[in-house]
Amino acid sequence: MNAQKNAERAALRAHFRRKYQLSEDPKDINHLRSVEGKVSLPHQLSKIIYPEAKTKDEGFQLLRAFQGLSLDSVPMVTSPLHHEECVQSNSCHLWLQKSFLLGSNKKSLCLIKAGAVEKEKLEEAKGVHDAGARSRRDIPHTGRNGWLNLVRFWRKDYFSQLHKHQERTFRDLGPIYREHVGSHKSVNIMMPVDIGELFRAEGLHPQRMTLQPWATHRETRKHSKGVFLKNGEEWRADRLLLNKEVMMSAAVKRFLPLLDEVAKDFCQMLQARVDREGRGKEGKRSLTIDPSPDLFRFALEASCHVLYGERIGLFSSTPSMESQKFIWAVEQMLATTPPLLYLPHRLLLHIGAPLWTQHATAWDHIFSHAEARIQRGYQRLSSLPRSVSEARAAGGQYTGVLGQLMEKGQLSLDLIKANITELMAGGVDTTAVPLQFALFELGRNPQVQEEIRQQVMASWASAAGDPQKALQGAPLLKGTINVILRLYPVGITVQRMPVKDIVLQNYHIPAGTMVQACLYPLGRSSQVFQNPHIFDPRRWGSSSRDDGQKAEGSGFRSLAFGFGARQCVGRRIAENEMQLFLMHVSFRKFYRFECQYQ
Ligand code: HEM
Repeated sequence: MNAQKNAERAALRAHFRRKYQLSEDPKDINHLRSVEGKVSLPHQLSKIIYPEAKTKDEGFQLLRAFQGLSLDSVPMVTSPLHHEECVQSNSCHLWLQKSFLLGSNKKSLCLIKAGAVEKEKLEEAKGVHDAGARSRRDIPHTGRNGWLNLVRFWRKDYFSQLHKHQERTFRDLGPIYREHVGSHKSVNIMMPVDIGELFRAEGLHPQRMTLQPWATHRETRKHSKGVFLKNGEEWRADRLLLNKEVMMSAAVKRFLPLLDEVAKDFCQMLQARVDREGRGKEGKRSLTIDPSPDLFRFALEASCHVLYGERIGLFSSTPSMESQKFIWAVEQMLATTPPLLYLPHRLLLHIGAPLWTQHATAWDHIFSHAEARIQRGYQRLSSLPRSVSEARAAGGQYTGVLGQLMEKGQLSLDLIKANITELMAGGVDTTAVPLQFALFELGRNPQVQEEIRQQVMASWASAAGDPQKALQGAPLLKGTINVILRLYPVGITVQRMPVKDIVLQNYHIPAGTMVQACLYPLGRSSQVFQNPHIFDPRRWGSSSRDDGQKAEGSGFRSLAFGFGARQCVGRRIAENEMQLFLMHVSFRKFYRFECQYQ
């Protein structure tokens, strides 16, 4: 019994270690080994790991949470299947759990060595799993001929309205459809329960659609790739190191004060501008502005402060031309990406087509800007006497993500450059645009705006200047960001290639199929959310965390940052940056937003 209890706890710890990408603990592995990898979890515990295991008959799929956990010196994978008897197969063990097939609620964990399951056993068990599923070919589609579809996309300008096109298509064809545009094929889904299924089949090295034009740019210019473009073990190695610098709570503690400083300064800059240019009496001035350029400058200033540990002075009256060019280049690079995804971009490169040239030139700007900053950071850090840099590290003085990566020396300089450049490129419009939507929604929902302001002011007063405490005491800020990203997702799809066959909406999806979870139709679906179009951050508050959720698969509705091990690596930077912005600019001071256009 003791061994079983220890194994239960070890199983839970191992699950969370894997989830948060921490290294395995040999003690837990020993506990699991002592019960030969078989753990029966009480229902309450199993629900923690797999919240969607609702009924006994659906079967508890703890196994899926354990991909990649090694119980031996040999790499192991876990079987997604439930078995009952022990079957000898290539000197490994497979437990078949008849009770599952008979509908018992006993749950079992079964770990097997990688590659050890005989194919036919998998096929046999898959038959149980997939019984009655229809073929992928039967999925409703938008036209079989990819090139004709491409022409239709051009003519109807779907590239700039992809989210609307997806929403319409789901309305017409139902919750799953196939699309073939140019050389690009995908199965598109939008229901949380299906996205959950996809997530559970993403494997240890989740793979999404490779943005080929970006990859080609790196290859032609002989630049290394960062996590965004890498796959497999190479991706995972970089990603684990980056997680420590930008995702872990210790890292958040380090960079939060930097974001706070930038948000405060932005607030002061705006204040000065209202005083200078605003209309009305002293103390009650009002100013009408297009916030977009200011928000882009805020986002770049904040990113650079976190990445390089230094300010780049974008709030001064004469911001550098180089930084303005960088913002322009990111916009240009993003605007030219969608059409290039569907066109034979290598051919366009070959003939020097303007679309490709614009795309590549935009990337070149991004690279040269990042390169200059990295060089400066490198020189600054390497010119410090060793004693000073050690004292800084020991005293917790933060030198930005670049400094941290350099000091640790686990990534080569080349890979540091590649990853920092990606973080730079990914960190500007992704936060600037949702902030603009947030101001827009707050402007046209004055009551909500007032309620948030009251909460922020109360929280600020009791936080004694600690930005982290102030954010914790004002959950409506987080709610605002969540609702904004649900209604206006930055990336409109999250894609994965499942590593094993799955069944979605009763269609059989073979491993390796490109499946896209479409976030815009998901976030606005009345099947998933009650009153989805209403901007109400209170629904994310502590009293009701459900945001009007209706559909099954509740964990897979809030997906603006993706999911699992491959979710957005800049997530913690983005969330904190946006919340601090709203806290300082909109609420701590006395700004009230009104919307000039509806
Ligand atoms: C509101 C802001 C943001 C949103 C909504 C967002 C969204 C996303 C999404 C959906 C993905 C794909 C995740 C997946 O496949 O599961 C992603 C990946 C990524 N994002 Fe973000 N992002 C944001 C901000 C940022 C920021 C500020 C940075 C950099 C500081 C950043 C850097 C990256 C990188 C490098 C990846 C690739 C990660 C990997 O493949 O391992 N993002 N982001």
